[in-house]
Amino acid sequence: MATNLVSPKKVASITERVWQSVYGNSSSSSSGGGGNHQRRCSYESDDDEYEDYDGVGTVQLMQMGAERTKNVLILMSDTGGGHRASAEAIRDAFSIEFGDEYRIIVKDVWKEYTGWPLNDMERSYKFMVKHVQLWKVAFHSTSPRWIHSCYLAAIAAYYAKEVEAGLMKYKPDIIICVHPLMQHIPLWVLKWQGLQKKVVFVTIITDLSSCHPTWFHPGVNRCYCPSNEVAKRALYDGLEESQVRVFGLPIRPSFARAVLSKDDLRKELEMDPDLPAILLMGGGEGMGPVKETAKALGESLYDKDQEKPIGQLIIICGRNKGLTSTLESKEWKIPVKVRGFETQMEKWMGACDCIITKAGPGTIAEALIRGLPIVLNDYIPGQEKGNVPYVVDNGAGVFTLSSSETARIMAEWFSTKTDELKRMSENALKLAQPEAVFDIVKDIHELALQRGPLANVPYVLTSSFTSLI
Ligand SMILES: CCCCCCCC/C=C\CCCCCCCC(=O)OC[C@H](CO[C@@H]1O[C@H](CO)[C@H](O)[C@H](O)[C@H]1O)OC(=O)CCCCCCC/C=C\CCCCCCCC
Ligand SMILES: O=c1ccn([C@@H]2O[C@H](COP(=O)(O)OP(=O)(O)O)[C@@H](O)[C@H]2O)c(=O)[nH]1
Repeated sequence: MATNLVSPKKVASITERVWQSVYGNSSSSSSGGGGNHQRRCSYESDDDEYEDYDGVGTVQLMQMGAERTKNVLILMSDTGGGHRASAEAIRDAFSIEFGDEYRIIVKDVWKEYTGWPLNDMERSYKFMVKHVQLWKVAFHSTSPRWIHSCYLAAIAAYYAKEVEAGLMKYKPDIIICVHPLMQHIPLWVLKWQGLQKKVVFVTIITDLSSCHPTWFHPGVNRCYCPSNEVAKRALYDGLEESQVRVFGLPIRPSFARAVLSKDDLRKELEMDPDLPAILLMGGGEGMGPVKETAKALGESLYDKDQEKPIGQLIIICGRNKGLTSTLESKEWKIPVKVRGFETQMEKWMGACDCIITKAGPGTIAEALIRGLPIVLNDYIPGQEKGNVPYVVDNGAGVFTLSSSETARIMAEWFSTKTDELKRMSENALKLAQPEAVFDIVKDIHELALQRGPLANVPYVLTSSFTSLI
């Protein structure tokens, strides 16, 4: 008797298990829901409708051999505003370049699936950067690889199952990570699941210069660096040249493709059409000396002799509600607009003549695209420190921690030093990389095309491999 032949009964039982993992236990499971998934538009917001994800498995099985919509999971966290801005930039660029070929999901998987401290990083980060010495110690003391690896391994041991569930829910073909602490655990999960050959995993670094070493993970398929300096550090930290690409920081396509003129924007935003305009902000959280700087500008932009303003001020406070209400309640001698979190930053930047901001990489890269000379009035120690020389040494702006100095510079730029303003604007445009986001998504698309046959095997089968074999 041929004992090595698989009996029909056994074949039936494997088929049955695949069938069950596709359709669940109920034989009456319909594939209609899957059809809906297939027709659904290409990207989902954070509050998406992925609760019925088994439907995607159904679609995948039906689509074997045919081109199917690929799932792209972007991992981010709202620690600052820059990670979300980059995630949204990538999402929009995928949609512009590839339409419905990709279904994009932007998620903080930590927040949804894990517990403390991973699910509370936003608050912890906010607390630490408010007590800036604390952040400085945490940033630098966790820089050595052996230290952060120990921390992350301990956290992985605790939360790996939860992260695995979070990832598997979205059945990603591609995972894009725009946060330094969201690579290690997902990469371990992919390894355990034997999914490294199926899922493309890339990291997009959102810091322009002095970034934390946790960004450089040798297990990624690609590491997109925003500058040559970051690329050098990546190579030094053990990544291969074939893994590293330098295209620039991904900025929302609305910045690159903006068509409205300054005059039209000022009309739309109800600004003074003639007075030079300053945009004052402090990242997504409204951090830094925004209040002090606004007060100083309120004085320096008012010509006491002629009793009229020489400039106007737009203050964007982001999610800092306290700052918004304090500044709203103040009396101003010059035209001032105080705004909370704005979703159309490209318009406000397009309507202004220069910007005052802390050294956030997202804001800097956006301002460069709009050709705005930059006054940097603060930086977060560690990851933002290197952004200061990046701007100043390239002649796109100046740095000062003093609010009165900032106010003096502004008054000069609008009166005796207009040539300096113009020169800095030209330098800013030279440094800008508006096409970076498109270059990155095209490269990811190429990577996905290069994947072997396993990439086209439906998730329901690959993730069942371990239990089937
Ligand atoms: C032996 C000495 C031990 C000292 C005590 C250390 C305690 C560890 C506590 C905290 C960990 C600190 C982590 C530092 C890593 C930072 C990596 C990094 O740069 O992350 C950046 C983001 C913020 O994003 C930046 O925002 C900028 C603007 O605001 C800008 O946009 C820029 O582009 C962005 O990169 O930082 C974070 O997200 C840090 C979140 C920290 C939350 C801390 C939660 C509590 C602790 C543990 C959970 C996390 C895992 C610890 C892993 C430690 C390994 C580094
Ligand atoms: O009201 C606001 C304030 C900020 N931002 C965006 O938030 C990001 C801030 O990122 P950055 O890296 O400058 O600083 P962070 O907020 O991460 O500290 C930039 O893309 C801003 O355009 C925004 O969309 N609306």
